Amino acid sequence: MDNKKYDLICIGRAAVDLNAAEINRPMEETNSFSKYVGGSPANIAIGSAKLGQKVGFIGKVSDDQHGRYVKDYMNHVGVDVSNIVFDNEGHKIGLTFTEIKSPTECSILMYRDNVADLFLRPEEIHEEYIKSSKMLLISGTALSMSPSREAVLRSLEIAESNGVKIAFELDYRPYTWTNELEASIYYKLVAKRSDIIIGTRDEFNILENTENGDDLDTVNNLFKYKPELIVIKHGVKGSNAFDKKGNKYSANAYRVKVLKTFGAGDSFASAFLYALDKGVNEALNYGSASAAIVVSQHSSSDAMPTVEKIEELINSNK
Ligand SMILES: Nc1ncnc2c1ncn2[C@@H]1O[C@H](COP(=O)(O)OP(=O)(O)OP(=O)(O)O)[C@@H](O)[C@H]1O
Ligand SMILES: O=C(O)C[C@@H](O)[C@H](O)C(=O)CO
Repeated sequence: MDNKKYDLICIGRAAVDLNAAEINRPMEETNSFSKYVGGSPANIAIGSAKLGQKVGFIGKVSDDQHGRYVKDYMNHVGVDVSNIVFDNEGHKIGLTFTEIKSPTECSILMYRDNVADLFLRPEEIHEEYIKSSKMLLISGTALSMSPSREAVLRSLEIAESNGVKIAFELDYRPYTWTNELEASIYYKLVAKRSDIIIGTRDEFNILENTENGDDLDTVNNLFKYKPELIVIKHGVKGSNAFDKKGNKYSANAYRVKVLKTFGAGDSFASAFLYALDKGVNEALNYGSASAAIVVSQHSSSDAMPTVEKIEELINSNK
């Protein structure tokens, strides 16, 4: 296990974020936007690379200036991009415009019709690549449409049969799904076969196809299957983790000067997975600190912190 080439390989979308450069203003009145790499699993891969993890990415980007920008940036920060393929059918990369109306009122506006990432094909998944990682991180959005759905299911099967741990980041983006029931069906299918599941309370409600789920009921249902560890995030209220042995772990969010609210979940996931070797409490704490750093900055990817920055925040709050 220890001599694997990669600590983590993420599969799903790599896209472009256009974050309002004029903050505290509605998008209707915003004229300038700053470009960053985006897409939840790409952000997680970038965050992991910044933490010194050996990380790779499987995905499909447009064969144009945006696709090359994304691949070059990820390569530059140390993500292995050998399994990022260019779309040869003319599909464009996803764009996410973000609105920063106030530190508490932020929203995202996605342009994701026929996006390249959802055209990743099963035959573009390579067994040798997945085998070379300790863990595969699956983004839920990649299950929303075929052929990406089948590509992810194939990667799941390869990971399972080669003893690669599976982390499932629910990453629910309503825009990409036909309806909530369909999302629930595929979420359950992958969740039952994953080792670790990470999501917000709302995302677990989608998985369970319910409006008002309860954390304990959720984890007890899922622990009947493969999962060993489940993280349920509650925004500024903090996060809870549950293990199969019946332990519950909790962490509060760090108080920081918030610039915007998005990007928290992706930075949380990178740092949580990075610190898991130190124990679940430490992992929640690293995740929370990393998220706090990212919400205090402008981007979701470029703002991913180093281990030193995370530990500085943790130590200054002791
Ligand atoms: N405003 C905030 N200030 C400090 N920490 C925060 C804030 N919002 C979220 N966090 C931290 O980030 C973690 C994950 O946040 P959240 O539950 O909002 O995830 P998410 O919805 O996946 O994030 P995103 O908005 O990126 O999609 C929280 O458990 C918390 O520790
Ligand atoms: O996940 C996306 O596709 C958009 C993100 O890159 C964006 O920065 C965000 O919403 C992060 O939570």
